[in-house]
Amino acid sequence: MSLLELAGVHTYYGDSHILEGVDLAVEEGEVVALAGRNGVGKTTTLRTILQLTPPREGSITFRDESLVGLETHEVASRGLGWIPEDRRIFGQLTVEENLRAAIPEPDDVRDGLRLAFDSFPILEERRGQDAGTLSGGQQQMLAIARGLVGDNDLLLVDEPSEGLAPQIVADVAEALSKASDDVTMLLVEQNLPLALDLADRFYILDKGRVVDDGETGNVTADDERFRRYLSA
Ligand SMILES: Nc1ncnc2c1ncn2[C@@H]1O[C@H](COP(=O)(O)OP(=O)(O)OP(=O)(O)O)[C@@H](O)[C@H]1O
Repeated sequence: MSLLELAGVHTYYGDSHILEGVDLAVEEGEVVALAGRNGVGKTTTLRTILQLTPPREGSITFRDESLVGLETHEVASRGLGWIPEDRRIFGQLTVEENLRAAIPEPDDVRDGLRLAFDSFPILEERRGQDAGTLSGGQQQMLAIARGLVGDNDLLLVDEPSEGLAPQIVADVAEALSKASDDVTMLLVEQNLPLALDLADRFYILDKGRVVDDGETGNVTADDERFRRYLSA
């Protein structure tokens, strides 16, 4: 049994048919990268799993139970966390308040903060600072830390390196790599070397379908398999 399984998933925005039969699976403990050009449906796949944009056809199971038709908060309560592209941290709250708000059980606050601060020492240094005043990279670390302390079994991570300077991307990659010791991840990432470095397996999405997949151990970013679907 896979932790997460999508089979024949079709998703629409109005009349626009975006996912045209997506099949993919994520096993417990893995990092799985979802690659593909702009606009092929990667974010839509994450939104569909979360039931933000429910599928019109197909099945989505998490621990063998269907997610289709649930409210998004019900999906979340089953242990799926989301780190969206725009990060959605609370800019007017402090770093610590952002973390506290992500920890579901009051009894777990102390351990949750410890985990976050051990993983990302910069967040401990900035714990009393308003999150909106952090740098882009620090905000991304806070978003990842929120996912980590949220008692999630699977994190859906959307474009974590987007808009960050190369040095900061390296820090965020390290943060994700650390986080992946504790949680399974489905990772949408345009930076293919980074995605391949972090992930155990990959899927390539093109025009709403999975067109290739494999293990990351025996491929590189300039592989013909990627150039075919990812170059402009
Ligand atoms: N809310 C929406 N309403 C209508 N169409 C949408 C909506 N959101 C996305 N789309 C369209 O759906 C398609 C897939 O978008 P999606 O964001 O899933 O792509 P993506 O692979 O994540 O690419 P990107 O890296 O650009 O985000 C695109 O053609 C996009 O224009």
